[in-house]
Parts: sequence; structure tokens; C-alpha cells
Amino acid sequence: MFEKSTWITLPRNVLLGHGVLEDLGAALEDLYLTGRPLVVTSPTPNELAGDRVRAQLTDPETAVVDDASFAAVEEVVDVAEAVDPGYLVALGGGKPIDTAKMAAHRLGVGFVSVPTAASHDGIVSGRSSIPEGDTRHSVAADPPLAVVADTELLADAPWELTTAGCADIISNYTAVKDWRLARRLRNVEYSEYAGALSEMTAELLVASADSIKPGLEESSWLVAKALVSSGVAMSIAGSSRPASGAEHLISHQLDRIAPGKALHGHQVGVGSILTEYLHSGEEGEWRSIRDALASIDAPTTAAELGVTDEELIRALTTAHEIRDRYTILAGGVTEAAAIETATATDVI
Ligand SMILES: NC(=O)C1=CN([C@@H]2O[C@H](COP(=O)(O)OP(=O)(O)OC[C@H]3O[C@@H](n4cnc5c(N)ncnc54)[C@H](OP(=O)(O)O)[C@@H]3O)[C@@H](O)[C@H]2O)C=CC1
Ligand SMILES: O=C(CO)COP(=O)(O)O
Ligand SMILES: [Zn+2]
Repeated sequence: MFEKSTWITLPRNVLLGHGVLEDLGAALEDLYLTGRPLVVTSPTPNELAGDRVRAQLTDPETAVVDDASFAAVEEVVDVAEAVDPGYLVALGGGKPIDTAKMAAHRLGVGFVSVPTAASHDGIVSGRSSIPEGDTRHSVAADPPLAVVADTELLADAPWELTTAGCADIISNYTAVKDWRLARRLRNVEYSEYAGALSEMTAELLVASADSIKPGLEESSWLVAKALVSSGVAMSIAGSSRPASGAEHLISHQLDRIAPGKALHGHQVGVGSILTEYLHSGEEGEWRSIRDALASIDAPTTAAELGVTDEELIRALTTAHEIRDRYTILAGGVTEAAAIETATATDVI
């Protein structure tokens, strides 16, 4: 008997382009949302775009969070208790969007994603990435009901946020390799569609690398399209697997070992150079990944990330402890192997 089934949840409206922030009100109307809106944001995005967002909402309340954590989710839930919101509006980078995503899930309401930076592919995904103690959870939530990604706003953000988004996409290459490895060795459920979409997204972005330059709004357009596509791959998979493999584990570990030093996207990009080398050795594609990162001004070394060689090696040797996700790191990489990998790839 045939017993397979799937349930894919995707945003209903994706508005992407110059000036679309002014269409937020129309996008909300199209969703028939009712009740008070609660804007979940962080300090810089609130300052940059909070008033433009609130001007399109009826009787909005705002919760400003500083990070993506279970405590931040509780802060939002506390504000929501007084407001009884009908829906949330997530405004900012990956951290407020992840926080709002989880809070919306907790509160049983929908949310709309308004990114202020093209820095990560959680804009559309149905998962939140939340650190807790020695681990990092990929928490199931719902994707946004709508995404309003204004390329004018994204292009005004510091260039390194856009290069971080590019690197988060380039890391899909190794994430999918890890996913396939886990299917072969651990019989992990694998989606050909999600894997192919994730890889194709990285390929198309790398093919457009010449058009990704600071000061060009076109760059934000290209990167934001890729971020949406990668988020859809995660929604199809029902997991962050298509966009998060061992390179992400290394980045999550760096967040613990050397907090605040580098952006998520930049860390996963460097992680991808290392894990591609671990997958395929000297003859593998690690140079292509490094060159793709360099071509869009993303870091390719520990020094460019602002972390020490020792911190990088510690992250590489301990990354497998972060969560129970089978990757090329399997039971761990010895210090000698980590040093050889990082040296051979010029990461240290
Ligand atoms: N759920 C998922 O599927 C995914 C989740 N992620 C998560 O997203 C996070 C990374 O996202 P990222 O955006 O780098 O992190 P942040 O949200 O911390 O944003 C990075 C920095 O950019 C600032 N900022 C945001 N917008 C602007 C702007 N327009 N102009 C100037 N500064 C701005 C933020 O300010 P401020 O400090 O005020 O916030 C912050 O300092 C990680 O926690 C990662 O795990 C990443 C990929 C996928
Ligand atoms: O960053 C992600 C995809 O780019 C997802 O993060 P996780 O590794 O927490 O699933
Ligand atoms: Zn990521």
C-alpha cells in the first residue's frame, strides 16, 4: 500500500523589489489579517524602518529584542499577553525574524517577514535557529504568511550583510553534500526536489557573482531571490538540511567560542571551504567555493572572520557535538586533521 504523504507550508505572498515596503499594508489586506499587529524587531532595524512599517499598521505595538533566544521569545510572548495580537510583523535581520517566527508559533498567530538585510536565508524558512547552552536547536515553526523584501532598503544596508547572505547560499553546496551522505550512511530522509532546488540556488547565485557589487540594488535583488528560494527548499524538506550541514555546525560553534566576531553567513562560508575539503580532499571543489566567496568580498580565512586560528580549530574539532545531525564531521575531526584541513585550504 502507498503510504507516503507530505505537507508543505509556504508563504502566500512574496513581494520583492524596489520600494515594496510601501506595499506592506496592501499585502496585509490581501491576507485578511485581523487584530492588532505586534512588530518584533531589533534596535537598528527598528530605527531604520520601524516607523515606515508602523505607519501602515492599525494600532501597532512593538517588541524590541536583542538576540535570537528562548528568553527573547518569552519577552515577545510577555508583550503579546498585554496586546493580544492578531499577527506579528518580523522586521530586521535573522535574529528578530527567528524570534518572531517562534513567538508567532507559540502564540498561534501568523507573521509577516520584513527583512532589512539580505544576510541569511531564514527570511522565508519555517524554522528558527536558536542557541541554548551547549547546543543549537533548529526549531520547527511556520514560514511567514508573506514576505516583503524591499531591495532599496536591503541595498542601503552595510555591504557585508549582503555578502553574508551570499555566503549563506554558497554554503548550500556542502549542506546538500552532507544531507546526501546522511541519506547513504544513516538512511536519513532526503528530498530530491529540496536538494536540487538548494543546489541550483547556489549555482545561479555564483553564476551571477559578477553582478553582485556594492552600491548596486541589482545585487540585493539577486541575493534576496536566492534567499527566498533557499528558504522554500527548507520548507519543502521540512528541515533546514538543504541549507545547513557541517559548515553550519562549525559556525554555531564559533558563535559560542568567539561570540559576536563575525556574521552567520560569513562563518558558514568559511565552514563550507573546510567541509568541502573534508568531503573531497585536495582535488575537490573547495577552491571553487573559496573563489566564489572571494569574488563577492566574503571572508575566506579565520583572520578575515576576526577569529584566531586556535578558535577556528576548536570550532572545527568540536562542531559535531552541537547537535545530532549526521555530517562529514561524523564522530569528530582530530586536532591534527583539523589543522591539516585549515592549513591546506589557507583558512589559517
Ligand atoms: N531560521 C533559519 O532558517 C535561518 C536562521 N538564521 C539565523 O539568522 C541569524 C543571522 O542573521 P543576521 O541577519 O546575520 O543576524 P542579525 O539579525 O543579528 O543581523 C546582523 C546585524 O545587522 C544589523 N542590521 C540588520 N539590518 C540592518 C540594516 N538595514 N542596516 C544596518 N544594520 C542592520 C543588526 O542590527 P541589530 O544588532 O540592531 O539587530 C545586527 O547587528 C543567525 O542567528 C542565524 O542562525 C540564518 C539562516 C537561516
Ligand atoms: O542557518 C540556517 C540555514 O542557512 C539554518 O540554521 P540551523 O543550522 O540552525 O538549522
Ligand atoms: Zn545559514
